[in-house]
Amino acid sequence: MNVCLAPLPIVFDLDGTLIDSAPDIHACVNTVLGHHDTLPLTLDQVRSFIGGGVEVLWQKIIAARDLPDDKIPDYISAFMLCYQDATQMTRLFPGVAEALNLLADRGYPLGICTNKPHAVTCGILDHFGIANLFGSVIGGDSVQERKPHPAPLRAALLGLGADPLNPKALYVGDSEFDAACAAAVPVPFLIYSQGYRHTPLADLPHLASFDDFAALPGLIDMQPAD
Ligand SMILES: O=C(O)COP(=O)(O)O
Ligand SMILES: [Mg+2]
Repeated sequence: MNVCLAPLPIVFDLDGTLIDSAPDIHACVNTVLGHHDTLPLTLDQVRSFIGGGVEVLWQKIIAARDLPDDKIPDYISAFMLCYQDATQMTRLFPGVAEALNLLADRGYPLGICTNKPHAVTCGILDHFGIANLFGSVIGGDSVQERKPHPAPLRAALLGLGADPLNPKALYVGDSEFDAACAAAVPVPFLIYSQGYRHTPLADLPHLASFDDFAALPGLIDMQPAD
């Protein structure tokens, strides 16, 4: 008798995992700060503020620059105007397109769970010609909560046909937000070590880490199927 094992759904984070978006985010942050006569931030500073979504990004910016927090909605609107199609400096990390295509060819259902707003996320996936690989795309404004809350990852898993309360799946991300979100669902977490995390790898719960997307399909194939 043949037992058919379905490949596990795999959900990916976006910023710091599939794409290096920090240069475009940095440029738009400094455009907005310049309009408010505020000194620019460095690329390293802005990179270290990415992962929690746009509101968290601007909370960290106003804390770093001692700006009035009642202006956050204005800063965010100006930022989103600049960032809505800002892909000029954004790149896929090396090997991402090849790894995603390989996994899709092997039948893995693929999804995205990012704290980046949904419309911008879809624009970026289109820009890189990878939107068609994902059966489910959840952004920071798709459900009420954001990572590290488990709800957005559960929504992404539901979109791939997994049971959101008892999922047999994997989450692939780069940050503290992703590790905590995966643990809250819970699903095993694979961490890309070249992203925007600040915490040492050993201090974040994860099943395995990888520093090169060429290694990811092999790592995933090692996991027991559903
Ligand atoms: O902070 C953001 O805008 C989104 O970051 P994420 O794709 O790593 O969730
Ligand atoms: Mg990330």
